[in-house]
Amino acid sequence: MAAVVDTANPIHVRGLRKRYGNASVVQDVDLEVHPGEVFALLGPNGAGKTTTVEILEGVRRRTGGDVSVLGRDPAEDAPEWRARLGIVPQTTGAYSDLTVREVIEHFAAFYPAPLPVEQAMEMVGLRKQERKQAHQLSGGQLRRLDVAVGIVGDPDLIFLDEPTTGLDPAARLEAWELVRYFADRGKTTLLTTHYLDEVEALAQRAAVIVAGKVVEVGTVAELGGRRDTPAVVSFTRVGRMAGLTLPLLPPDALVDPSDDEVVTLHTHSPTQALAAILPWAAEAGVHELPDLRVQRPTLEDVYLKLISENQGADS
Ligand SMILES: Nc1ncnc2c1ncn2[C@@H]1O[C@H](COP(=O)(O)OP(=O)(O)OP(=O)(O)O)[C@@H](O)[C@H]1O
Repeated sequence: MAAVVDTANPIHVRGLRKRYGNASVVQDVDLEVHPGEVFALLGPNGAGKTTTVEILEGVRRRTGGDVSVLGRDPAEDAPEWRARLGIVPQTTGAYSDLTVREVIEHFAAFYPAPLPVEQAMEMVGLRKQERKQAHQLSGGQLRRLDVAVGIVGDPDLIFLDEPTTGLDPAARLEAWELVRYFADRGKTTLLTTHYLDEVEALAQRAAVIVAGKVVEVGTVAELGGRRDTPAVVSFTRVGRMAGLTLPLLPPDALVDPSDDEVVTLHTHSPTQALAAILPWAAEAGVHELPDLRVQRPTLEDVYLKLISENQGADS
């Protein structure tokens, strides 16, 4: 396999393949992660996300394809290259009897220019627990310690594999702040997660992997044709609206004919549609449209659609 050096992008992957015995778990994956972006890797359990991430981190060997991470082939595993990576793996570390402070100090010593230990503890919200031994921490606190260990080297590229699993809602928000802290300082993050709100809040672009293949890649706002999907406007007809023909609607509006009581229409111009409907309803004496909703497809909607369309596509 030829090494490809892509100095423009921190992560550059072409035709990545990984087999375990007869099973192809990563098949011809191409990925491009741009400098300074938070890039999310999405996909169902067993899709091949962790395998891909571990190949990029240099902890797992690939079967084929070209990979460049911070301008190096991860398979070379050069120490100065590794020192620029921050890794928060999916499984929580085993830190024996060391205290929180000692664990972080221990890992900080591996890096040429680590963050101050106090800052790392502060960033993950473990300042109060600094004298506690790792085995005395709760599951969520242990996860925060993993994150501290991952970022204490002040990395240029951060791999976060399901970093907020097991965290309470407040701790999740703190973890998001930490991702933003590094993003604001021009660092690049590859985030693997099953939480789509996390993707929406943090990532600029995302790739969806199903059965070892990338089935979609794009900006979070446009993923799965999200931006091109019409909005759905719906409300309940009451009073004198019941017998009236609907007003003139935007030309692309499609009205669902199956329900007389609830009006449902699909359009790219929901504001224009409402601008026509509101005076029409007012004329019928209705000044507040009952059950009015304007819905656009959520990231979860398009994600689930992509998964169901592509499941079983691993021929
Ligand atoms: N060491 C291994 N030997 C054999 N098969 C493996 C090994 N590691 C992973 N696999 C298989 O490779 C496939 C991809 O696993 P991987 O952990 O990369 O998926 P994932 O997308 O990260 O899933 P999850 O969301 O559950 O973490 C799975 O079918 C898994 O069982």
